[in-house]
Amino acid sequence: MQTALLETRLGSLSPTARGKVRDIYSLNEEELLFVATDRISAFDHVLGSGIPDKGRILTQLSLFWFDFLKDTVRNHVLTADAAKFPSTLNPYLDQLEGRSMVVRRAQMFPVECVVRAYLSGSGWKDYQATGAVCGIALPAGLRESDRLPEPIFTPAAKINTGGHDENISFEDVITAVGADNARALRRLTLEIFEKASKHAESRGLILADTKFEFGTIDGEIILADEVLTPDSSRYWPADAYSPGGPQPSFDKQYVRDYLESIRWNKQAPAPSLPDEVVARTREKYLEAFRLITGRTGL
Ligand SMILES: C[C@H](c1ccccc1)n1cc(-c2ncnc(N)c2C#N)cn1
Repeated sequence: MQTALLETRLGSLSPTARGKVRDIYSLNEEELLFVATDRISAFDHVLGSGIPDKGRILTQLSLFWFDFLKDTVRNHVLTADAAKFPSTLNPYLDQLEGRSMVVRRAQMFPVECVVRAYLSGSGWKDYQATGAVCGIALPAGLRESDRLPEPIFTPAAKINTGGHDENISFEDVITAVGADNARALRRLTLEIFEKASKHAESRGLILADTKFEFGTIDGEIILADEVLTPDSSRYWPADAYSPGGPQPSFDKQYVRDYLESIRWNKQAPAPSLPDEVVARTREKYLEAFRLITGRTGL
């Protein structure tokens, strides 16, 4: 079993921001190092085992989507070619190759730009409670995982405690970033989603929802963070779609099934995963990469 990279050790460089599965390091005034680890989270917990190559696969997926969307929105990537990284990183290239990118430092908007074409997750919970999501009223009688009449912009506020982000209204976005930026973020989010979901559909995948992070560089709105990865999106196999309940996760179903099979108490430390679950999950990430990009190798 290959080894998974759970932490990067970059000498005196310490993360300026840490997510569950990705870390950011400040290189200088203008540049950040964005690293995708092999960590995997499920039920909002980072598990004891990593998935070998997960970070590389998801980084290559983000790079595919940044290129796919380059005529729609600029992005923050400067280079993902480790040979072009600052020489100070030379001692660590073995840890960074393929799973990291040097990005432009942007002024990030404090809004998670979520778009949903299907009713799932927190959107389903909010709909059950109020008949709406982020203040957008939906038709009565919808079932879990039903397709919505049209994709909807359902922003969330970032909760830094690492817990769930909180769904907010479009008016809240206006308050946070101003009306012009709010309208631009909504328009870009829906436009990008339309293109990406059509591509996913052509590859046999339903893109049920996804989350974008935007910022500004020199006053222009750019697409940042990871993009349309299985960590930031719900991808469902189209041929298994069956509304009326939760859909199998394209990438994490083996992990979820295992955690439920051991009746893991989510207050307890996150367990490690059996080699078989790790191997099968790695294969699912590779399958997502192959389906979405049409490429066979990383
Ligand atoms: C939420 C997200 C995050 C990612 C990875 C780990 C923890 C948090 N994040 C993105 C930035 C960020 N800041 C300035 N310029 C940028 N180009 C980016 C990006 N991407 C800061 N945080």
